[in-house]
Amino acid sequence: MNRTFQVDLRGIVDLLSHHLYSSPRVYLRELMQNAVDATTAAGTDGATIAVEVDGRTLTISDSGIGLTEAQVHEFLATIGRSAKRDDLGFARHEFLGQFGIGLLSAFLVADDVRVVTRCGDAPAVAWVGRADGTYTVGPAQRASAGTTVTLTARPGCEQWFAVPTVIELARLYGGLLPHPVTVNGETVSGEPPWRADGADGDRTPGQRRADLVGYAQDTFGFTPFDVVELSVPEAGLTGLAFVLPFAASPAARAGHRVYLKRMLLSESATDLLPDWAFFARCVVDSGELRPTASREALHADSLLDSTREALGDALRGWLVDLGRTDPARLNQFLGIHHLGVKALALHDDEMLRLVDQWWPMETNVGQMTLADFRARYGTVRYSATTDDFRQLAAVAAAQNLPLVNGGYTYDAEIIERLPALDAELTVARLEPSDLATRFEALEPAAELALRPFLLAAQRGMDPFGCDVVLRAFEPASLPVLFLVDRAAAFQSELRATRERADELWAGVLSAFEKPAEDRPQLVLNHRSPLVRRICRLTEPDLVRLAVESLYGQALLLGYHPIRPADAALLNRSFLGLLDQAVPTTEDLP
Ligand SMILES: Nc1ncnc2c1ncn2[C@@H]1O[C@H](COP(=O)(O)OP(=O)(O)OP(=O)(O)O)[C@@H](O)[C@H]1O
Repeated sequence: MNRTFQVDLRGIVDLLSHHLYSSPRVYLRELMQNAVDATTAAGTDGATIAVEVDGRTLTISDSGIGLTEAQVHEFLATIGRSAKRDDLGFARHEFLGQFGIGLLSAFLVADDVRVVTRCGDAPAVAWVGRADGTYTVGPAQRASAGTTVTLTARPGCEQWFAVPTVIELARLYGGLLPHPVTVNGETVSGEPPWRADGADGDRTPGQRRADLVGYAQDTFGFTPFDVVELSVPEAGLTGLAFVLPFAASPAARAGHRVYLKRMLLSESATDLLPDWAFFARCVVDSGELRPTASREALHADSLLDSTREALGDALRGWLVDLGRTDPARLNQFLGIHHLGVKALALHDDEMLRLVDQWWPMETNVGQMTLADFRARYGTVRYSATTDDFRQLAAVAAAQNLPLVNGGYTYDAEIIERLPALDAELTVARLEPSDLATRFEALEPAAELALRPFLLAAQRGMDPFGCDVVLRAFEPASLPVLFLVDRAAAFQSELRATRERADELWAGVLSAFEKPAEDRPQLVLNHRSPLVRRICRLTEPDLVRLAVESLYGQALLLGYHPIRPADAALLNRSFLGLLDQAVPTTEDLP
């Protein structure tokens, strides 16, 4: 025997209010939506949808298609049944509604819903549905076709019937509806500010622009850096992207204002633009994108994917155009949003070109774009970190090695990706230890003569795990360099940790420590007059003091981490030097 499902309306309303809709306020949207659809169905464009509200009772009247008594039973009293689907059950294109549940949202704020409706010349019908799941139908009086829905606030829900609240909500949801909507006689609907047709007839481009900027100020609270007009025909989408005038975190996704068929869907839709386009906030209206059942978010489907891509293309095009037509302004834009653009350049050639041509990088020959750098020096030689750059900049410059600081966020990766623009183009990472290959060794005889000094110096440096070498390099004004390559840097960190760790961990850590070959190097510059004088010292204590001082100086100069032992050394050598410099009491006059 076939039986029919029973529906517990209270259970369903509870489901809607706690799990589907984010707030009871959506009841007004659903009522407006039904009135709009009925008006559309009747073809009575221009007929006003009138909301009357007094703080406790709300009525909404339309001159739309209305319902016959049979339809009242079929559509109003059947949950999940909608007149807005075609014979195959697909949502009909011209309507906002499709799910057949919207009217139930009235029960979020009222115990019963009263509908008086008339379809054409058929007799008017009064329907009263109650939250307990029962309804009554009876005859009614109504002068012309259309529908009036009346709700009375359930005790505790009066806030949703307050006149200012209803005006605000009607404006929020229905502000761009194609049919005129009034609340207590006040019109709340109007044309989207970006519509080019009709309304634009007597607007000059300047006025139009001022209107769009004004819209951003009113709705988003900022004066946009620029306004980009959006159009994606396949999604029936038009709208605007406002470029943020302030830096936004790539992680914090901006919310966009999305209208579907000119009814507000969301003030904070997050999946409209590609992630990289975090520098823009949009307001759009689409005739084709679909809502989720709550009507508070966009349904994720392939149309949304292709729309997102098309909107991304529009913003990318805007950027590229700006570079072509107004470089100064593009520089301003990059000043605000370089992080996002650089993040994008990591996987987008167009953006990579933009950064290459327009973003000034720090180099040891002054600020310049990568494109300029390449034009002047060919190979893009770069350091991977800012610390490396600080160590290398002066030495590299003295050796005619122009060098880019790749240490800022994304810069090294961007430089490494440059060959994607042009296979001929070469980039090379410079490590501090690479410099060693450019240092000249001393004549064997000279080296031999300095051996006793070097041995003494090495003994002094052994406790610090570093090798002392003597080389000749430019600039002569730089007496010493502390060179750590990547592996050696790791080792020295390990050592520093081990010094602080307790015995058990020290044992574990020392298993990682490799002997000698990767030790950092203290490179003394034999071209430095000071170093030459130091090399002539014979008194072991003085040699030690001089070498320790040079070591401390090199650590500070290269922004190397200072371990406790290093700090003690700095202190000791500073005092030692003072002690040497200041005459002893016997010598004082
Ligand atoms: N003002 C109205 N004028 C004429 N018919 C109406 C009106 N309001 C509701 N209806 C009828 O009641 C049906 C159910 O309305 P309901 O709001 O529950 O669902 P829907 O609008 O079809 O879809 P959705 O759940 O997406 O809003 C509608 O399909 C429509 O036939």
